[in-house]
Amino acid sequence: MYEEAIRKADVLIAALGYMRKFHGRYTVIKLGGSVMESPESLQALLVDIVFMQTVGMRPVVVHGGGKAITVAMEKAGLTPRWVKGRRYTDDATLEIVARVLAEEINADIERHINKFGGRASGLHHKTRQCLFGRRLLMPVEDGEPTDLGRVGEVVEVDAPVLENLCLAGVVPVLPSLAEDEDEEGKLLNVNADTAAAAVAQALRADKLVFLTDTPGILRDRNEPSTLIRGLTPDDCRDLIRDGVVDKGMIPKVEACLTSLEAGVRKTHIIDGRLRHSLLLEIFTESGVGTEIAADEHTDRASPPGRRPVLVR
Ligand SMILES: Nc1ncnc2c1ncn2[C@@H]1O[C@H](COP(=O)(O)OP(=O)(O)O)[C@@H](O)[C@H]1O
Ligand SMILES: CC(=O)N[C@@H](CCC(=O)OP(=O)(O)O)C(=O)O
Repeated sequence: MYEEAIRKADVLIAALGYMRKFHGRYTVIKLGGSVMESPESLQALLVDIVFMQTVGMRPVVVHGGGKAITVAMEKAGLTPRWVKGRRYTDDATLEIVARVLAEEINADIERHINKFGGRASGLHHKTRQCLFGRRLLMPVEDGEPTDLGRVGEVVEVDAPVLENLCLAGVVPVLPSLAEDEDEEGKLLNVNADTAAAAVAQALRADKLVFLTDTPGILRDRNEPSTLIRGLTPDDCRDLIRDGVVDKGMIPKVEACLTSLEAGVRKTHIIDGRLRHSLLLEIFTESGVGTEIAADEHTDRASPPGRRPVLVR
């Protein structure tokens, strides 16, 4: 007669080992614009994040919002232009990017985490800026340097602010915007996958998890049953070279590789549309998406203050 209750207790006990293992450890979670398309998926994910924080893990959220930025630009009569997977960002575009990411999406995530019983703190130029960057210099093409406008890469992260918030039981939530180290007060638009990798590196996170709109890395992009569950960095390089990993998946996989090189233990690409995918990936052995794991781990000692990150 207690079967249902016993089954629930069994589930909790099965998760106990993982809870112990990850207690006090950092997990950086990247939320992509594709996941945010569905408010139900986003909210279920935020409940998972509140759960992680409640059991003593240290989740840190980094988010993009590419689709919402495109819609806002079109509404303002601007035509988005992409250069090598990055949005060409002039001053008018940057204004929209900053508003959509910091004032709309970030505020929404913060509000929902608080609503679900957690505590979150949105960290950006209007509150507390923690990402610092420089303009992204793309390789010269046909003798002409590729101009991306105000697009940047993160070179430093104010890690102690993030660590102190986590210690106090607060979930830091960061949009993919960096303050330009060369022009005070000016912002740079950063690809959210690379921003998440920079945060994971600076925190020497245990895990970096990308939540997106596909089950993981698929051998055939149109066939979910071809999900690849585990990959090494070398496998990933082969998949990029062979064109199996393409388009929006390239910056994610590259972010995984850079993070693993910098000492992050494991990286995951999972389906944010699947209810509780985050908990299933972390608290079960088989997981639900693709895990990319380092062959070996680097020294994890952390110097104080703002931390430079490995930029390639
Ligand atoms: N091998 C692959 N497996 C799965 N998805 C892939 C693969 N190669 C490219 N993709 C594409 O990458 C997309 C995810 O990247 P993106 O659209 O940038 O997501 P996000 O908004 O979450 O950052 C998938 O929807 C898919 O179209
Ligand atoms: C430079 C650059 O391209 N920045 C991205 C930032 C947002 C992002 O990366 O959002 P997703 O995670 O939803 O793709 C952009 O403007 O769309």
